[in-house]
Amino acid sequence: MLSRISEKIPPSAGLPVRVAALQHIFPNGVEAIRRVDLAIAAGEFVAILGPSGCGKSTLLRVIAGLERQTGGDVSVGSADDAGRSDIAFVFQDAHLLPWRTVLANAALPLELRGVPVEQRTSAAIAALASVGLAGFEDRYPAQLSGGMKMRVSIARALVTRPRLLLMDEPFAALDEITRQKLDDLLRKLWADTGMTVLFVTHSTEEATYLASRAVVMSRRPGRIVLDHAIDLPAVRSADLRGDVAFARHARAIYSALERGQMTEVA
Ligand SMILES: Nc1ncnc2c1ncn2[C@@H]1O[C@H](COP(=O)(O)OP(=O)(O)OP(=O)(O)O)[C@@H](O)[C@H]1O
Repeated sequence: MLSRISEKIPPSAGLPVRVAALQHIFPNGVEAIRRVDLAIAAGEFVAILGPSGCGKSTLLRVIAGLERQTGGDVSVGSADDAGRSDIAFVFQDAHLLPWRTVLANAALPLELRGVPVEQRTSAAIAALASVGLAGFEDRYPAQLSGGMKMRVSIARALVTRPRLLLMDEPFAALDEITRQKLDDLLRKLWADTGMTVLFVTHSTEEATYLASRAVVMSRRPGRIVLDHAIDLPAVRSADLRGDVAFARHARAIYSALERGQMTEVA
């Protein structure tokens, strides 16, 4: 039965994201974000970088609708689009439920939406196959490596066929080889689905390898100090990391990070 299931999940058109004059001040007075403008086209892969505490997670949370901004506007999709239910979030910690199998973890978002068991099971099997976990459906999280747990977390995000995928330092805790494998997987999933991806990372290399555009924020309150197109070939492989053009993009991002660290709060 498993062999008949496609390793590709069906395409989903990406959602555009528009952020205008965004400001966010927490109730305790911490100003996390100040006047951020960002227009992201449908299907873009955007890396977001910046010093610790500059407001990257807050920006993602506001875009996801998990946090209500104190100023400015945020819109996801056009007026005709379904909107927030098409958004999925992946965090650094895979957050799997230890008492559930891999399959039951991956199917959870559909279960919560009341999707019938047969339908959610086949969707979860396909999502797991798309992240290279066919055959691991009956395992439990404790039986998996860190990289495999992250694959389950990505499958659980993909099972709803999101049109916007928000990722907050998802691979930061993994070893370098696992991380690079997951980078390649993510590029493939992005190419296969057409979804929009916003990916927070501290790694200039990872941002350069993954994204079509890098946005660098200053230290808190976060503002954008660089919005940089990464015009590297669409098909990326490990060799690219040694390329001169790759180093040039990574250097531009690194310089902006340095500038952002030094930026004084006006
Ligand atoms: N609920 C909250 N209440 C008050 N302050 C908060 C809250 N959440 C975050 N902050 C503060 O807002 C600022 C931005 O936090 P945020 O988590 O968005 O930064 P970040 O850029 O994602 O950091 P890191 O790279 O360390 O993950 C930080 O100074 C943080 O301490």
